[in-house]
Amino acid sequence: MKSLIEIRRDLHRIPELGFQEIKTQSYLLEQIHALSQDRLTIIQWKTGIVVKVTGTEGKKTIGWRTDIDGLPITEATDLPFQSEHEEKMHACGHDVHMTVALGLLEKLVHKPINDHVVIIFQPAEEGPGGALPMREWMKKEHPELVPDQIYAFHIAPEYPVGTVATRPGLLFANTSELFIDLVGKEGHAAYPHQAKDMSIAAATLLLQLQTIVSRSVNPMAPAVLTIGKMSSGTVQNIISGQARLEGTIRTMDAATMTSIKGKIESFCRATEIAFDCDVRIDYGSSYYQVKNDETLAKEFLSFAEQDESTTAIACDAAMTGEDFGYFLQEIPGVLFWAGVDSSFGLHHAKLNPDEAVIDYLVPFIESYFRVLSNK
Ligand SMILES: CC(=O)N[C@@H](CCC[C@H](N)C(=O)O)C(=O)O
Repeated sequence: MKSLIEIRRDLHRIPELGFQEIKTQSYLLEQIHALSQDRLTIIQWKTGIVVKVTGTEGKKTIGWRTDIDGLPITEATDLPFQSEHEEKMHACGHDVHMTVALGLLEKLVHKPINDHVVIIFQPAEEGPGGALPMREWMKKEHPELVPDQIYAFHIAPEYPVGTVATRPGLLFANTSELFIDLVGKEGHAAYPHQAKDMSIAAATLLLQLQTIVSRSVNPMAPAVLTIGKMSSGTVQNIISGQARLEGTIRTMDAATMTSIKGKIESFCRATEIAFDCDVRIDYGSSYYQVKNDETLAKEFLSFAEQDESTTAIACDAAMTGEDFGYFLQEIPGVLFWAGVDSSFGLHHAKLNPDEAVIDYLVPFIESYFRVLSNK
């Protein structure tokens, strides 16, 4: 296998969107096949991979999951190993996540632990969501691969390398994507009365949507409604006949999500009446909340507190989404943040995680897995 830094940079060059991770999958397989195969079982699922390392005793199976997809962002880091794929970037750290998973695998192949370990390379975390179908496939086709406990990490730009942060219970939000298409009637810019202007309808609807969290949701129930993209029209002197709003809804409980969706639907119906147009809503994919197992998260934090090279933080929950929540829905486990000290945040075109996190985290997780497998 190549060095972990080389691997991270190679992966960084080839970001691919959800369920299109063809090059990523073959690169990962190449690295996995370069290791001694004695204890390995390797199974592919769509663009993902599951690798089992047979333990020396195998009383239980511990899972480690990494996501493998990139985002539709044009990279602006100017790094020598910048993305070679136009309008695609590993801007959420999945290149680092995959490298840490390979590093852990390498360690376990060299020196297996008592328990079996299953490493899951999961596609499509950013959308449309690979965790739920992958979990269901494992249950149906390979129940022997379903772990008894499962762990994963996410890079955290705001913390220095050597910091891990998590909390028992709810860590990340329930999410739902939101796509709204408005269809009116295109027309000449000089004849507004003969057209149905969807730029004005979409702009009005956008502002109305922004009142939902502030005016309709109980202030004690955290919620976010973000419209990240708005598009409309063709040229400056044609009235737009079509517009589209694209966004995401985040809540800490399912009831608030349902009530926000109800309010969005009311505003869309009102837009149809007011602007004499059709408004279609598509909720895209939705992710179940990330809820850490109370006991395992406390044990993880207490291990981290005792580790000399680690600063452990019991952090607050965040409005981030993660389809790892679907694994945690059925398998007890923990998702934690690991600091990468970047002045640019997740999903930013200049995100530049400190690669030192790789050499810190691989032995940290390896020692934690050794502790878990001695229990
Ligand atoms: C860790 C992270 O940034 N996750 C993404 C998950 C995307 C969920 C889905 N595509 C949506 O936008 O609702 C996030 O944006 O939190």
